[in-house]
Amino acid sequence: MVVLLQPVTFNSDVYVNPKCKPSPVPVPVIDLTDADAKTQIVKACEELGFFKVVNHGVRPDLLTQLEEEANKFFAMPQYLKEKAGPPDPFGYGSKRIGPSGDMGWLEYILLNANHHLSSTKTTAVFQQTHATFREAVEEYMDEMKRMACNVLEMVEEELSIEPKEKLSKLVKVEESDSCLRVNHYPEKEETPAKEEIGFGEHTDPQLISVLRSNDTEGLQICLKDGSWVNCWRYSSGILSVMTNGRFKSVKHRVLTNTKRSRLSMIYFAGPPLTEKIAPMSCLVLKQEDRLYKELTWSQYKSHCYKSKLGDYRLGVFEEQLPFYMSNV
Ligand SMILES: C=C1C[C@]23C[C@@]1(O)CC[C@H]2[C@@]12CC[C@H](O)[C@@](C)(C(=O)O1)[C@H]2[C@@H]3C(=O)O
Ligand SMILES: O=C(O)CCC(=O)C(=O)O
Ligand SMILES: [Fe+2]
Repeated sequence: MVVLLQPVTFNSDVYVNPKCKPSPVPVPVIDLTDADAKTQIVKACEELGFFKVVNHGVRPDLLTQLEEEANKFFAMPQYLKEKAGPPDPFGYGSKRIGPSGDMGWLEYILLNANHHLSSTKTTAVFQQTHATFREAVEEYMDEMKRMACNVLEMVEEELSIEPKEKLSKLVKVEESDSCLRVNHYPEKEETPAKEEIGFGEHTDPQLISVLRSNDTEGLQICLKDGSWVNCWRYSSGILSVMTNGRFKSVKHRVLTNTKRSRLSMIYFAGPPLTEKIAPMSCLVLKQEDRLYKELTWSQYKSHCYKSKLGDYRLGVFEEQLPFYMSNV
C-alpha cells in the first residue's frame, strides 16, 4: 500500500493512541524523485508492504478539491445518498462492507475506474452532486493510475522484470479492473471509552493501493510480530503472488475513537479480469521454488468476494503439498 503525502517532505508519523505502540520499524517516506527511489520501494514492499510517498506530482489542490466534493456528498440527506446504493459492489454503502456480513463504522462510495463499465448507481452519485465532483474524480483516477504505474515501473526496473512494463501495463490498459473507494468515518458525539472498528482487518486483493486521507487518525498496520501500529494520515494481494512471496501484503484496519470524522480515498489498481496471475518466471529460478499456482484475476476476485474481510484469501493460490509433506 502506498500512502500519498503532501509534496513537502515531513515525518508524518504521530502516534495518537497510547495503547498502540509506536512502530519499531519506521514507515519509510520515499521521495519519488530520488535517484534511489526504486531500491527503497522494493525494500519497503519486501519488509512492510507499506510506504509513504512525497514528490509524487499530484497537485495538492486536486486532493483538496476531491476531499471537499466528497464531504459535500456525505453531508447530503441519507435518502439522497441511498439513491446511489446499495453497492453491488459499486455505489453508496453504509456500515455493511462487502457481501459477506462484515460491518464497520463508516459510509462509502465505490466507483469503477473503467468508465465503460460505470453503473447507473455510480452515475447517480454524480447526478446528485455537482458535476465538479465527477470531474475531480476523473482527474484523480488518472493521476492515481499514473502514480501506480510509475511505482510499478520502478519495481520492474529494480527487479529486472521482463518484458518491460509487464506490471504497469496491467493497470494502463483500458480493461484494467481498478476502482476508487471514498470512505467516510463519521465523527462521534462523545469520545467512546474504547475504539470501534471503522474498517476491519484485511489485506487489499489488487496489485497496489494508493491511499490518501484527511488529518484524522485511525489507520493501523500490522507488523510481522502481529502488533498493530498507528499510521497517521497516512503491496497488496496479487503482487505477493506475482513476486512469489517476495513482496508482503500489509494487513491493515481502521479504528474510530475520535470526535473528528475521517475521510480516506483509496485507488485500487487492478489488472484486467481475464489476466492470469502467477509468480513471474524471471523471479522463480527453480520450478520447485514456485509458491503459488495460476488463477485469473476474475477467479481470485470472486473468491475474495465470497470471503470475510479478515480471511486469509491468498491461500487459494497456494499449491497443495503432497500428503507426505503436509505435516513437516
Ligand atoms: C468483505 C469484503 C469487502 C471487499 C470484498 C470482500 O469480500 C473481501 C475484500 C474486501 C475489499 C478490501 C479492499 C477494497 O476495499 C475492496 C473494494 C476490495 O476489492 O476488496 C473491498 C471489498 C468491498 O468492499 O466490497
Ligand atoms: O480508510 C482507510 O484509511 C483504509 C480503508 C481500507 O483499507 C480500504 O478501503 O480497503
Ligand atoms: Fe484496505
